[in-house]
Amino acid sequence: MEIYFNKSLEIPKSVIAIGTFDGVHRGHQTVLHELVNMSKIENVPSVVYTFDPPPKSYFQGVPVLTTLEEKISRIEQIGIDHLKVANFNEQYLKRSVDDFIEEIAKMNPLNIIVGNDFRFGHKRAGNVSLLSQYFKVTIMEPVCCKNGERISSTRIRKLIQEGNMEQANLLLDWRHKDSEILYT
Ligand SMILES: Cc1cc2nc3c(=O)[nH]c(=O)nc-3n(C[C@H](O)[C@H](O)[C@H](O)COP(=O)(O)O)c2cc1C
Ligand SMILES: Nc1ncnc2c1ncn2[C@@H]1O[C@H](COP(=O)(O)OP(=O)(O)OP(=O)(O)O)[C@@H](O)[C@H]1O
Repeated sequence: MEIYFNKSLEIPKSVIAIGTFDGVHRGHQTVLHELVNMSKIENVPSVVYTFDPPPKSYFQGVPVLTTLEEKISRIEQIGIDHLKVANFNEQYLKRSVDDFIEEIAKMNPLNIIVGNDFRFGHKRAGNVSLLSQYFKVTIMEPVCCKNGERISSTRIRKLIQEGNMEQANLLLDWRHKDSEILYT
């Protein structure tokens, strides 16, 4: 996997997933496997565009689930071709909507996977509807546990805060591939 720290990536075709991916939990893994599938079907490279530190850590100081190193390692194991890591700092967050769209356009994406609440650009000015005016955008179905709750980094952080490491690990840890069956 090629990693680009704060460098823009110019390629003739791609499929891209954009997001924080803190923890690379089961929901994220499903998204990333789908990205690899898309890339094989289209025969174009897969690109993950992520942020370090996670914007929620930058703004609200929430604890990080995985170090950048661990996040990179997990994303690489899924078989992603290119990883862009944007250093989320004061300078980056001031970038405009147009500036971000221009950067993405340099990768010529056939499809972009984002969350339905994805925001981009200074003061969160851009949303999925705006992004869809420029690119084909796909929103994945939520991956949930048996009890119907959507898996999220926020939820895993809460489980850890409550001292529920076992259940947090079930949602995070790759060694528990079928363990959602145990989660009630
Ligand atoms: C170019 C750019 C600028 C951003 N500027 C801001 C900002 O000014 N304020 C803010 O709260 N979030 C900002 N964000 C962060 C987004 O709101 C969001 O947290 C980020 O895109 C991660 O998406 P995710 O929640 O789907 O993982 C920016 C994101 C991008 C890509
Ligand atoms: N449970 C899930 N099912 C399907 N897609 C998911 C799931 N969780 C995250 N994603 C997707 O993964 C990408 C990155 O999401 P993001 O990093 O915001 O995850 P998150 O777990 O929702 O984070 P947070 O709880 O901090 O908001 C987005 O495309 C998002 O829609």
